[in-house]
This record gives sequence, structure tokens and C-alpha cells, in this order.
Amino acid sequence: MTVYQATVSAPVNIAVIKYWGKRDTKLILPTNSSLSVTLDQDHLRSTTTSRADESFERDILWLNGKEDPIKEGGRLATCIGEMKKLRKQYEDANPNEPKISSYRVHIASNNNFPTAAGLASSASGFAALVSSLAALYKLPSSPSELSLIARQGSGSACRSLFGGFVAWEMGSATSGTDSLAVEVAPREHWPEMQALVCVVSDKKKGTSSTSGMQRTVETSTLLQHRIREVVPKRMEQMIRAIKDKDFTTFAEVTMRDSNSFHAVALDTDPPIFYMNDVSRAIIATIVEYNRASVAAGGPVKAAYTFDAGPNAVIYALEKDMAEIIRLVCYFFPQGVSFEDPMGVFPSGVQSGVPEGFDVNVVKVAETGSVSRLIHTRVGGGPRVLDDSKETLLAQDGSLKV
Ligand SMILES: Nc1ncnc2c1ncn2[C@@H]1O[C@H](COP(=O)(O)OP(=O)(O)OP(=O)(O)O)[C@@H](O)[C@H]1O
Ligand SMILES: C[C@@](O)(CCOP(=O)(O)OP(=O)(O)O)CC(=O)O
Repeated sequence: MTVYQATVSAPVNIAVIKYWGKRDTKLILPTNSSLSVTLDQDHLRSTTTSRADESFERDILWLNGKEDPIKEGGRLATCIGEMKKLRKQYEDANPNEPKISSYRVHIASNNNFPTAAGLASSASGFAALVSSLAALYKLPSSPSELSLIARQGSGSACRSLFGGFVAWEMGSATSGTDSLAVEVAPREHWPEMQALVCVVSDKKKGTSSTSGMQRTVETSTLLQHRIREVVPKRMEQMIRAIKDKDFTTFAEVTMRDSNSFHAVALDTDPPIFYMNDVSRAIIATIVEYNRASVAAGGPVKAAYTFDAGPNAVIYALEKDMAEIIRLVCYFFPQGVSFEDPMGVFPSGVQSGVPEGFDVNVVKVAETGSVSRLIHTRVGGGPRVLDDSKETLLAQDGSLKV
């Protein structure tokens, strides 16, 4: 008996030009284009196994070992349904292929980091879901074509279909067929780009991105300025900065766009606050770090950005990352040792402050205010794994325990 199954992993992406606002909430069409950096799956990933079988009675998804209900008309059902449609088209065009598009599917997925905590789990999760079904169905679809479907799971997920530096073009069609992800540059173009995720809280957040951005669309006047005037120019600046590997512009635009997104959150009625005091202290640290570097005749060396939560992501080039980790450890002691997945500190981190940094600008935070640091770098797109080794489903198609 043939088993129709595939296992794929997909990466997280963190936007440097933020998506915030939908013009169509069902199709998930955004009010502005956005741009992100894909992070390395060696450190942060969703892994998903999908199987189609005639004997299955219903579609099931297990997320981190627990069944996640697939609601009729919901985002999961839409993505799975769209993928089945693509398979049907493929079967119609290739009559010798097995007719598996009508079978129910069992899907199991794990995130190797906290889910729904503002660490972009919906992005890697829906990208892995769509990619695993594409591998199971042997679809010839391009990443941009698959991004059209991942987008309907969670907007930011469409950008996780590519590695490197990725734009989500907002498009203009009401059908959404031109609202898709495209590669701006592959990871190999700027492999020195690294990221430090500072986990300020890994608890579920108060206002979800979905409901928060809808409230912003309905009530913020500042959002209209952001959509019309601010983002279009920044998209051009950012694409140029990436192509030219101009870190100073990359960093300045990244920080300004994070600020602009949090400003429109504040301009929402009632206001939405995603950053907390720890987040603001991280901003002050990076601002002072860059000031000291520029004052000494050096470059801008770090960029902060915050999604819909208090966690910071600091982008920096490889050459400066050790200094930045030491600095963050000095002001935000975690109380646990730094995991160091890339082996930067063979004999442990010595926290410290670079020369010229004014230590009076920031107070040392309470231990554990930043609970964890995840050091990673720009990474590649979804990976098809060896299903015989990596499968998350048992032989009978139930969840593997
Ligand atoms: N591996 C996965 N497979 C399928 N769906 C997933 C997966 N991981 C997360 N999701 C979906 O995404 C939801 C979490 O999305 P949510 O936007 O609340 O959090 P987040 O993505 O971690 O935060 P943010 O988007 O603000 O960075 C989960 O409840 C689940 O529905
Ligand atoms: C702040 C953001 O991270 C918002 C992400 O929003 P989501 O993609 O999670 O929202 P939905 O489309 O409603 O699922 C910015 C970004 O990733 O561009």
C-alpha cells in the first residue's frame, strides 16, 4: 500500500517594514507592502508532516502534540482546501497521477520555540503547512504561488516561503492574485546579517495581531499617512539598502518603521501597547550603542525592531554581534547562561559595555526581564526533510508519541 506523506520545515521571518492592516480580512490582503528577513531554521522552525489517505475520516491537525480544531471556513480549512484544489488541477493535467486530492489529510506540526508569543509562529507554521502539502501533492508550484495560499493562513506567513530578504507585494487585484511574496535577495547575498531575539515575554499576548490591526484600520488616522506616504518610500529605500548591503540605511529604516508601527498601534482607539518598559530600555541601549559608535567615527551597528509584543529583535552584522550580546547581557542579565548556538563564546559570555558607551543612559534591568536570547542569522526557505527519519506521524497516520 502506498503511503502519501511528506515532512517539511519552514522558517520564521521578522519584518523590517511591517505589515499592519488588511483591506480584505477574508483573503488577507494588506493595506501596505512589507519586507522581512528570514531567520535560520537551524534555530527557529516549524516542522510539519502531512499525509493523505483514503481511510481517514476527517482532516486533522495536531499542533505541538494537541489537536488544533480545523474550523469550517477558518484559516486552516482555507489553506488545506486551496492546496487540495491545486492537487486536483495537477491530477486533471496529469491523468496517470494517483487521485489523492479527495482524500482527507492528517497533519502534525511542532514549533521548536513558544507558540503565539509574538515570535512569528503563525508565519513559520502556515508556511510549513502549505509547503508540506505541496511536497505531499508533488506540486510544481513556485514559492510565490504557494505564498498566495500561505497568506490566507496568516499574512506574514507568505514571506516565509522564501529564504533571505523577502518582500510581500500588496498587489491591487480584489481577487488577491497579485498579493504575493517575492525574493529581494537570497541569504547568500548578505550572509553576515544576523539577528538576536531578546525574549522579554513568551506568554500569550493580550491583543492578537489579527484583531489589533483591524482596530487600527477602523480607528487610526495616522495609519492612512503610514500607508500612503511612509511605507512606499521605505520599501524602495530598504530594497536598495539590501541590494547595496548598506547596513546604515537598513538599520535606520528598520528602527523607524518599527517606531511607526508602534505609533499607529498607539493611535488606535482604544490604544494598543505592545512594548513594555523592558522593550523601551532595549531601544535606549541600542540608540546609545549606535550614538557611541558614530561619535567615535564608526558606523551604525545595530537595529531594533518589535512585532506585536514586547520581544525585541536586534539585527546586526556578524562582526558586531559578540559585542552586542555582551552589551545586552550586561544591561539585561538573564539569570541563565547564554545558549550560544553559533559558538561565539567558547568560554562563556563576559558581559560588558563598549568604550564610549554612556552607562548612565540605561539602568541594569532586573534579572530575568529578558529571559532568553536567541542568536541566529539570515536563513533559507522551507526544506523538504527525509520523511523516514523526521516524520511526526505514526505508521497508522495517528500522531506519533
Ligand atoms: N506549526 C504550526 N502549524 C499550523 N499553525 C500554526 C503553527 N504554529 C502556529 N500556528 C497558528 O498560529 C497561531 C499563533 O499565531 P499568533 O499570530 O497568535 O502568534 P505568533 O505568530 O506567535 O505571533 P506574531 O504573529 O504576532 O509574531 C496558533 O494559534 C496557530 O493557529
Ligand atoms: C507585527 C507583524 O508581525 C504583524 C503580523 O501579523 P500576522 O501575520 O500575524 O497577522 P494575520 O495576517 O492576521 O495572521 C508585522 C509583520 O510581520 O509584518
